[in-house]
Amino acid sequence: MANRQDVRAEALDSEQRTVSALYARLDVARARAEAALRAAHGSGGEPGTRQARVEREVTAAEQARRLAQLHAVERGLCFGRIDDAGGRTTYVGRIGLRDDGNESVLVDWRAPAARPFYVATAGDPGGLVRRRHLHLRQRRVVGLDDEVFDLERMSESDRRALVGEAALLAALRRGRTGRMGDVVATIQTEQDRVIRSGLQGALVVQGGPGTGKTVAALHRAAYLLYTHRDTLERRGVLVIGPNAMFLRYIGHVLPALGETQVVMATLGELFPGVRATAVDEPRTARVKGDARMAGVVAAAVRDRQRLPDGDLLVTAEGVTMRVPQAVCARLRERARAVRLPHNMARKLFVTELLKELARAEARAVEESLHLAELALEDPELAGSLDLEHDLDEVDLRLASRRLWSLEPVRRAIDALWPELTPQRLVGELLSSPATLRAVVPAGLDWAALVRPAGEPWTVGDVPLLDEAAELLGEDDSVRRAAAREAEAGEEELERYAREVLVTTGLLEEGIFQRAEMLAERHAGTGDGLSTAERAAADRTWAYGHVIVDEAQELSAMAWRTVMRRVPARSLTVVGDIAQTGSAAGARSWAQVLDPHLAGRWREERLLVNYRTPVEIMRVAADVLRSVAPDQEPPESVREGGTPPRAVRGGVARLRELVAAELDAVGDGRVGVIASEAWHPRVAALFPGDDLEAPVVALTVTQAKGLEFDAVVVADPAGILARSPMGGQDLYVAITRATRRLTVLHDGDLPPVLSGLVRE
Ligand SMILES: Nc1ncnc2c1ncn2[C@@H]1O[C@H](COP(=O)(O)OP(=O)(O)OP(=O)(O)O)[C@@H](O)[C@H]1O
Repeated sequence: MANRQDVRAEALDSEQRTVSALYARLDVARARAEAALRAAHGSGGEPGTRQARVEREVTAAEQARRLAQLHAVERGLCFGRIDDAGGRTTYVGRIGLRDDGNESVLVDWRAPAARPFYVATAGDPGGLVRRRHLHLRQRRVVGLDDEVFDLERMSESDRRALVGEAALLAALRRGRTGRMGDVVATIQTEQDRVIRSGLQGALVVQGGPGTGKTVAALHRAAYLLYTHRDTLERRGVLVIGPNAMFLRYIGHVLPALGETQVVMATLGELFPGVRATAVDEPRTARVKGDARMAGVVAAAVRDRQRLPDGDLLVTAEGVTMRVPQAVCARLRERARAVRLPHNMARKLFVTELLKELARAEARAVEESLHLAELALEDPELAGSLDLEHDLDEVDLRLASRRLWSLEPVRRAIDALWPELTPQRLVGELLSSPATLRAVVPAGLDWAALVRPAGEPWTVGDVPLLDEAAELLGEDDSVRRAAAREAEAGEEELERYAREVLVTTGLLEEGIFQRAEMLAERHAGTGDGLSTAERAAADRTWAYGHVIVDEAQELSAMAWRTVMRRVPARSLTVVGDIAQTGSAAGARSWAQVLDPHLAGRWREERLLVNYRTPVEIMRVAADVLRSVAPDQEPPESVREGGTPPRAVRGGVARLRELVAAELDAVGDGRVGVIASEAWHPRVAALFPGDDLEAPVVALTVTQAKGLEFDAVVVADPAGILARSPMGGQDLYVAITRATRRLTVLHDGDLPPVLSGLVRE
């Protein structure tokens, strides 16, 4: 009888044969896509018709996309196998592949057929007898893990071939790389529920640190794109993260899952043309994020629709025109009554005011002629002039046009109802204490908003700009004309798309079921932009789905901005109320979501911590109790072994501490998380913001959502003292480590950290 070693080798060999065959299929698919791409490019030099050109462009863009996808799935192409009670075996991988006979040989992890791989448990195996995890290094199978659900129904040879080590723990033991990896091979059942939850409505994923909220949300994006490709390819998916470093950290998860078409942005980038990174002081952030600021921006817009101090007097070309103040007031009311955005209502105001000015001009001319007549005593002219009332519509229009070209007239109109950009409105509002005092309601600290003109935009300004853009409106006539033209070309494009599908084999490979989808994706792409790029550049783009990570940090105003991006209200909201660090952030999900989604959001909780070892989590639990006594800390699956410690000293001790941590983690990463007060000195010791470097120095705000093998928290008292949310910040800082935690303090150790071992 063969010994266990032989059995294991046999099982590995057999899986190796399957995996090699799968990679061979992948190579074939790549070669096909490459050939099609070359063919499309190769014919680019021919003169050809516009139709031929469009066809080539569409083919080339699709094949390039397909090729990028096929290259992105190289690592760990196949990672699972399930055997059911009926004797069927299914291999699960990053994408689906078919053999020459069009039989499925690898099932995409998002397909319904792959579901049992994720949801089978010993208690509820769902028809499976075994689940096997395959570990690959490059294209070689280097390990197998089996979970058996029904030993009785397994064949004798399969029984003997059982091999195992908990796949999840193996995945967790790997050192950090500075980038988030996908966990497609080890998704846990509770996470699977989050990932495969329906597209409709809003799903809140609440969970403590390290419970896999981010990773589940990203897999959900990939799953939704796969399952609802029709809707989501066209409208796009937006992922909002807390800062650029975090987006870099998670940036390669989706491509590795085969998705390259997702827009990633920070809150500071949601307003096209602005890239805000600066953060306001807590006092300012609280006011700016208050929902009442929507009313403040509206009041600021109304404040720019002004009346002259007395009658309006405009002198141009030697004539002084007078429009009574009451008439100006009537015109303003009329323009406001149409309820159009400010810049559109302005058109009406300008037209009406120009007519009034034309009449005023006629009156002024008449008046001067009358004076002249008196001077000349010319009886011929007496009583025969009534220029104002002689003006008909045509005269008025002509006179208006002439007046509009005169600089003093324009200036006078602009002073009453200027054309405004959001940047100008908000910039001028925040640098004008007098206006702020007038438009900010009692109870909101207007003085906290004042700042010098020309300061860079902060993340908290972005929702104000967005609000202003809504109220001001843009002149979109050019865009509408372009859209009409694009529509005319769509039918034509659809016909080519159908031909492209047939000639390139994209239809066969199941990438597109319908030609309209391909056509839609490329409609209006004369500018060479993908859906994702067009969406990112267009403030009014309506996304098909929006994922908000670290969502507890968003203010009420920021939520208004987010909701405008997704009129269908299909959202995944990911966060932890106990980690709220922003003064304007959420205290509960109901508080921030009910105003937009009352009765239309559901909550899933993740309770298992895959990051922080038990020993560290025990200390974190003390901190959590002090800031959120009603919240349960998540349960850790890791056991670190090294007890977290406290070391006394100042910045000067850091070099030595970090060197020791680097030694301890080998190839792993060390994060130094310092208070705002210490951070400049710490960053000078460890410069750069590359998360893939062995050491990186961060503030707590920057460290949100990240993780390191070893973490040194510097100046815990300073972190606690920063703001009312200091306790939450400390909780975030000490839950970033996967293995080791050191706390460096120069004064007394804060009592909440008394669980640390002192050195
Ligand atoms: N099913 C899983 N298999 C393997 N690793 C997992 C799994 N789920 C989570 N992890 C790992 O646990 C770590 C924490 O995950 P993630 O960053 O998504 O947590 P989080 O809930 O967003 O944390 P935080 O709230 O602290 O930002 C990551 O390294 C992730 O890869």
